[in-house]
Amino acid sequence: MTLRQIEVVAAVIVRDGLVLGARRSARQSLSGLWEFPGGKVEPDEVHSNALAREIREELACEVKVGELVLTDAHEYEFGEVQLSTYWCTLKHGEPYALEHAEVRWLHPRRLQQLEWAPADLSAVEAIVNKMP
Ligand SMILES: Nc1nc2c([nH]c(=O)n2[C@H]2C[C@H](O)[C@@H](COP(=O)(O)OP(=O)(O)OP(=O)(O)O)O2)c(=O)[nH]1
Repeated sequence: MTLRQIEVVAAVIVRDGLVLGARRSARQSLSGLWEFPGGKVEPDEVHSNALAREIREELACEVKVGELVLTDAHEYEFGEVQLSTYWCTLKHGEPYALEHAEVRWLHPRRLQQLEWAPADLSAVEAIVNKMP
């Protein structure tokens, strides 16, 4: 059986050398795991618009979407998530966890101490290697 393909975009928001991580809540799948905020791309939606929309919905703030960090795929039992992560900066507002259990500014050196959603591991490694 072919797995359902789920196209997801996520924001690596950087401010003052720190990266914003978000912990999934008990109401969400993969609950308790850390991720980069974002969500599913709607049909005919371009990644940058999908990501700005998701961040508005989840964190009540506005981001500027920059370059792609990377795209990776991971097979969960509910489908294959194709996760594209983008470097982002804040334009307006302060991130507030409307849907997540918690959001936290993290030093890149500390990222790998947390338990990330499996699809995020290659992005986390790339970020650790690219940030001072
Ligand atoms: N937003 C986001 N989702 C991620 C990441 N890594 C990862 O495996 N995912 C998965 C979790 C979800 O299955 C899917 C994103 O969908 P979503 O953010 O709309 O999830 P959701 O909680 O609203 O929906 P659901 O999966 O609980 O039905 O991708 C990540 O870094 N950011």
